[in-house]
Amino acid sequence: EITKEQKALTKVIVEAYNRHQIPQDVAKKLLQDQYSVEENFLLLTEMATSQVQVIVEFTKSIPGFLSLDHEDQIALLKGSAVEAMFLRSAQVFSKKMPNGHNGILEERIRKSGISEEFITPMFNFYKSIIGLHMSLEEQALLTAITILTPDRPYVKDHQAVEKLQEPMLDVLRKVCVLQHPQEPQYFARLLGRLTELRTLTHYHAEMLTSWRMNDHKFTPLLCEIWDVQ
Ligand SMILES: CC(C)c1onc(-c2c(Cl)cccc2Cl)c1COc1ccc(-c2ccc3c(C(=O)O)c[nH]c3c2)cc1
Repeated sequence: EITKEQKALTKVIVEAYNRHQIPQDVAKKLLQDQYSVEENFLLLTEMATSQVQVIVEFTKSIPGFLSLDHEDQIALLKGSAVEAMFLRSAQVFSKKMPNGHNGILEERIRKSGISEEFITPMFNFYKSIIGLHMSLEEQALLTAITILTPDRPYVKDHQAVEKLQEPMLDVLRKVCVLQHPQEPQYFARLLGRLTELRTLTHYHAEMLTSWRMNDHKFTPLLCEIWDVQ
């Protein structure tokens, strides 16, 4: 049974998840009609930069996050940004893009200078996430849980992060039982996606290296969060 506190926590997380979105004028840029590799890379860089800002604002709304050690706050954001962006961009694939422009984001990602060896696992992940048909509560809670992962590199006070992550895991488990009563393993499957996300973070580091080898430039915010340049 979901307690009053757990209902309140879910409400705070879902409202923060809904409030912080990529501005429509940035998202609409996906629809413009240049499709060169260069153009796609620039567009995706702009989307990622905007998405990082959204993730930072969402994270600051997670109850207790701002009371963590400041260096740990940075370590959590740096360690989880790519995973949070995979989760968020996956939702874009699952919902219809405006005026039937489906698959635009996919097309630009496939043609942005990412080698096939990374494209395959990336889109396998997207397919597996879309296939879960996650509710908004599950998406928001799973994103918060990913950000509050205690064993990110350079996190000093693991316990303080665990204390924030555990209540999220408890309420996510109950939400999954309520919203997918016919799938008792649904919660376990969601957590399994977090394991797959870890491998994508590893691939992503190699994607960054290969982009840099071809002299691709990132924005200052991305350089800071991904320790490049
Ligand atoms: C620096 C660039 C080239 C990069 O490096 N790695 C990745 C990258 C890739 Cl290629 C895949 C996964 C994760 C990352 Cl970081 C990227 C591009 O990252 C993103 C991040 C996020 C969106 C994204 C989010 C939301 C929405 C949205 C809505 O909410 O309505 C509407 N349009 C959206 C677009 C797109 C691209």
